[in-house]
Amino acid sequence: MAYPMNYYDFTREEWRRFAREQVVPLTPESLRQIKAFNDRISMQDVRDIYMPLVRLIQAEAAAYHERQVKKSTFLHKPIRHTPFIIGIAGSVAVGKSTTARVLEMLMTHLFSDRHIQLITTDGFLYPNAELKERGIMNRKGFPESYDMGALIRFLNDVKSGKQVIRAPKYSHATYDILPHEYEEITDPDVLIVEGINTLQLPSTEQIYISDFTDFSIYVDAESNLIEKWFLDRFAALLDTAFQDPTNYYHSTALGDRQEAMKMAEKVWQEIDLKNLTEYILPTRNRADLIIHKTEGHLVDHVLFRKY
Ligand SMILES: Nc1ncnc2c1ncn2[C@@H]1O[C@H](COP(=O)(O)OP(=O)(O)O)[C@@H](O)[C@H]1O
Ligand SMILES: CC(C)(COP(=O)(O)O)[C@@H](O)C(=O)NCCC(=O)O
Repeated sequence: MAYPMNYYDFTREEWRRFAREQVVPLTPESLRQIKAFNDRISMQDVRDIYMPLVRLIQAEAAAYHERQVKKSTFLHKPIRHTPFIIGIAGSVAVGKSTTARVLEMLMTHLFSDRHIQLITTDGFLYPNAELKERGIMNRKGFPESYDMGALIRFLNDVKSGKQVIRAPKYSHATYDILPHEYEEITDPDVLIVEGINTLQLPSTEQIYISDFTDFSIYVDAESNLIEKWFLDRFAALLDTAFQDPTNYYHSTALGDRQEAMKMAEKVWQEIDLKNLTEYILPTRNRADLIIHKTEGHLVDHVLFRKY
């Protein structure tokens, strides 16, 4: 693990000392909600890693709002409410959505007077029909498979303070964009944007997604571990979600298990690992914070950008 010199590298032991509180101020109900969402999540990680992170985000958000007020005052413009946007990047299956949900839950609980929302960039993938027409169905997740212009316009609308903004929705069950279904973003105080591409420069635009994010996180791990998590998730889904007759992988779940796992390995090697190596990992050093995970998803290092 070689990170550039402009990061503080904290071990888990060092990072946990930044926790403001000795006991996580969560109700049994909130803890139950986190466990219900992912029962393998380590509560020790919530305490040691995510709580200090939420406090850091709180400080960053306060500094952001202060800067916005100063800017408006200088420009003699009215002070507008603009959401603080957090970007979460990293490989497929590294645990981005889990990290995003934990942060969303913790912030919703701790800042009960604030409106926290979460969105994934999957919704901005082109529908399968469009990917097929462009001959890039096997490039799902690669830069050219996203409507980056639409994603940038969406983020611009969020920052402009529009009251209700619709974003398209992706389904991992149908493996496609859901026609006529949308996520509604309703003037949040904090918007978490999670997706493999949140630190990328869109090939079709002159502006980064990260130009709209105020704090960016990259979830990192060795690729052989991520492969294991990808295959474990796939194996678990064969017994659960894929059993649904409407699921994209239903016929795979009914067939031979070894064949199914061979196919998943091929998807990992030829699509998701390739994407990680060529397009996702090169964006890691743009993140404000890097969460490094080891065996069992346990966080062993947190890197925080110095400048
Ligand atoms: N902190 C964690 N503890 C235990 N399991 C986790 C953790 N984070 C992710 N996972 C598991 O790893 C797999 C990938 O996580 P997920 O959040 O779906 O990744 P991504 O959104 O990056 O594709 C899932 O099976 C998830 O349950
Ligand atoms: C939709 C995705 C590109 C996005 O991944 P995520 O942000 O959910 O980690 C990915 O889940 C995907 O479908 N990749 C294509 C190859 C595969 O089926 O894994």
